[in-house]
Amino acid sequence: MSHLLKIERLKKVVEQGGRPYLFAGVSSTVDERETIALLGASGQGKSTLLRILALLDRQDEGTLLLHSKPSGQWQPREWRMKVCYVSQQAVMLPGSVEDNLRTVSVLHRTAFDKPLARRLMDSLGLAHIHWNKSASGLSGGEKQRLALIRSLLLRPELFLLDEITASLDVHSKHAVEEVLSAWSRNEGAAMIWVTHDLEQARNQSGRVWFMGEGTLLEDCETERFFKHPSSIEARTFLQWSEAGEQPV
Ligand SMILES: Nc1ncnc2c1ncn2[C@@H]1O[C@H](COP(=O)(O)OP(=O)(O)OP(=O)(O)O)[C@@H](O)[C@H]1O
Repeated sequence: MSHLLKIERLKKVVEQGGRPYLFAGVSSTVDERETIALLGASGQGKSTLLRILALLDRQDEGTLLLHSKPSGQWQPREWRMKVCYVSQQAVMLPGSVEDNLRTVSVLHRTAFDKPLARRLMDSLGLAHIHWNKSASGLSGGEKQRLALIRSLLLRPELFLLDEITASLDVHSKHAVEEVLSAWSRNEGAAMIWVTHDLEQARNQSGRVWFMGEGTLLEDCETERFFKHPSSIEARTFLQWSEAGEQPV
């Protein structure tokens, strides 16, 4: 079977904790509709890996294949229409809320799906916001949710979600989780969640990628990871995280 995304022996060279590289030998696959939680202690390179998958950063070794076609044979713009990186720091484009919502259709010359935009604004608790309001005047949490809606309107096949709920209140966080779960079920989109929220990882993913010791140490079903992590590093990570601390 051909995978949505195939990752082969990725290496990123950044000196880290006495190692001459940030990570190496990272290989895996992502299939349609798969939900993956990318976990690991701070500084293991989770965000860097996501950015490489979005072609926003470059690996030093290894290959990426989207629908069996190597990344070098894709126009980066076409790739990013299918593989969309959503960062914790939402960036608003100049103009109004509506200008931001319409960005995707303007860029890709597609019809603006206004009913869907309205539904998503509603589901994510933004129904009260006037569309002619300047986007720069929104609160941080509102910008975060608006940026997510912009990405959803693009209808990518794979979402790379980089701690997207870290700065949201509990209510908004749950709204985001519900919208994304439904989206994955209904649209078949795959998602990779980088999160330090283990409850979120457990609820949102079917599979865990655990990064430690400069590589992908574990790649297994979510329940198995939480019940029977196979590496000492993952066991330590879970113990520290349950105690509310971050292993370094
Ligand atoms: N292109 C680069 N040049 C220099 N340093 C880099 C580069 N890419 C990543 N790093 C460094 O690699 C380290 C890992 O960063 P990254 O943000 O990917 O880790 P992370 O696992 O996502 O951490 P956190 O959980 O704290 O967000 C950081 O120290 C970062 O500064």
